[in-house]
Amino acid sequence: MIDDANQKKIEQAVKMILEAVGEDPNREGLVETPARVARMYNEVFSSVNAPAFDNYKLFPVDETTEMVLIKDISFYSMCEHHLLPFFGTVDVAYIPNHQRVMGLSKIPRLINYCAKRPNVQERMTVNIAKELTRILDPKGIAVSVSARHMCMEMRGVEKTGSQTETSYYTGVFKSDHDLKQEFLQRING
Ligand SMILES: Nc1nc2c(ncn2[C@@H]2O[C@H](COP(=O)(O)OP(=O)(O)OP(=O)(O)O)[C@@H](O)[C@H]2O)c(=O)[nH]1
Ligand SMILES: [Zn+2]
Repeated sequence: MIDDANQKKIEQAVKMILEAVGEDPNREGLVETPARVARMYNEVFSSVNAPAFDNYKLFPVDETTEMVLIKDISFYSMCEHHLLPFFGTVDVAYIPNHQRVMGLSKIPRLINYCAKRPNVQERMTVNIAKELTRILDPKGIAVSVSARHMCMEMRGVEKTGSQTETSYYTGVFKSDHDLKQEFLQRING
């Protein structure tokens, strides 16, 4: 949550950027832009300095419960090098422990939490696994992220449609090759 004083700071900064690129921040179409951008940053950076993610519920399950896999969870984040969006999908799997699982909708919520800050894709990928470890202490986690980076598409190297893939494995997904293969087959097939 960005407080009022810092919202004002963003507004001033955006006004200065507009002036510096040669625009007139007072022309009709731009007058409200600094305040709008400040509100937008409040949304897209809402996890900066936020308290630890706690919006979840855990439910009991049988000891025999195997892989829980959620595929194609969309996310939007901001690359910390250019402050341009990168976005795509996350596939997450875990092997429950302590006979408990997490409410399903809370996993996309956790991913939103990890996404809404200046990021690099690799760190976001690891953070998703770290948060799940803290909450569930599962026997293993697999996270796979596929994303398009606007800083590589609309500027710079200009490679439209290129996908960046990152992954991170813990516990049994690291030690059990067959389990990792099953995860990869299920997300790719
Ligand atoms: N590893 C990683 N790199 C990223 C990510 N997002 C952006 N980058 C890269 O960060 C790098 C920043 O490099 P610089 O040379 O400082 O910036 P630049 O001059 O704008 O580089 P170009 O994008 O090549 O024009 C670029 O190579 C980007 O592609 C990310 O999530 N992970
Ligand atoms: Zn970038």
